[in-house]
Amino acid sequence: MSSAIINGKEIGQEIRNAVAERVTRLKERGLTPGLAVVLVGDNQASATYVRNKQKSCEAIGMFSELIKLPEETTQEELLAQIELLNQREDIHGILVQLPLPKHIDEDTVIATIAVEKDVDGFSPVSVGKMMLGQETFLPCTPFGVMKLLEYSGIEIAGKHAVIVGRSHIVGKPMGQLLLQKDATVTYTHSKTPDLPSFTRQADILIAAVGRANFITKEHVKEGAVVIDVGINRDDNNKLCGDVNFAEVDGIASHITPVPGGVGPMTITMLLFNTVQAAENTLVQ
Ligand SMILES: Nc1nc(=O)c2c([nH]1)NC[C@@H]1CN(c3ccc(C(=O)N[C@@H](CCC(=O)O)C(=O)O)cc3)C=[N+]21
Repeated sequence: MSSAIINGKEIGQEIRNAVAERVTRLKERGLTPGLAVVLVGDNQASATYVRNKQKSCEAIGMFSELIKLPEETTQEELLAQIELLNQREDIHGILVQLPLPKHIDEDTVIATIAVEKDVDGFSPVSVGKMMLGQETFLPCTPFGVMKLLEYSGIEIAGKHAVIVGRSHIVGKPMGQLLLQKDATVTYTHSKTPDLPSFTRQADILIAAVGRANFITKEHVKEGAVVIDVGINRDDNNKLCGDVNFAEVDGIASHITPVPGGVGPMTITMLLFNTVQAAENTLVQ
């Protein structure tokens, strides 16, 4: 009996349709939501993701502008660009594509984005508010995972959620969002001894490690929900997740595929946050 597939493309499209409705309403009131994407340098993967984000914006009637800067852009030049975007009335969301070149400090850059335009939800104020359960932009990937669980009718309250990986933008906020839905949360990472003894306790297992096929059958309890956040390339340069899908299929009750799982949800929730940022400018 194979695992039920949690289809991020389908669920993502359903949410994008609802966001498109909100864009139409705003345009009737003379407001077109605008997203600025800042890309520094010529990292190929980033260029693909950025193109994807722009296409998705335009597909639902939003305005998106790409600010492409050369690799050797100084930190001061980038900060000045962000300050300009902070002031622009036609820009409601600002995303600075990560990673940035090594000579630029990411924390300083992220903290410079106006909190009301921080649609990535990465800035200290957004993260602080998220920790306190206050109204803020939630980071798109963990937010997208929560929507996948919600739309799939997966019970969270009282369940044991185990997160593998503790990055600022996925692992750490992921645990907070699950905690806020009354899960019991265990964080695991590269220093966790005997990892399978923890992951096998998971009713909901979140793989956010960044290593291809890292999660195998001995990591997964029969009937667990497995969410694969990984975006890796295997030996034939094919996109794959952190989970060895073939091994886990049939053990997990539900599983998200890569591609077609969490990835499309990341973009979907970016659109969701951007339309929210535009609506917020109307409520005064
Ligand atoms: N400031 C910032 N915000 C981000 O949200 C951000 C970032 N920087 N840097 C890079 C990561 C990566 N990321 C992805 C978004 C969509 C897919 C996605 O749509 N993946 C498709 C496949 C796409 C393909 O075919 O390559 C899928 O999984 O089905 C993947 C990865 C956002 N990121």
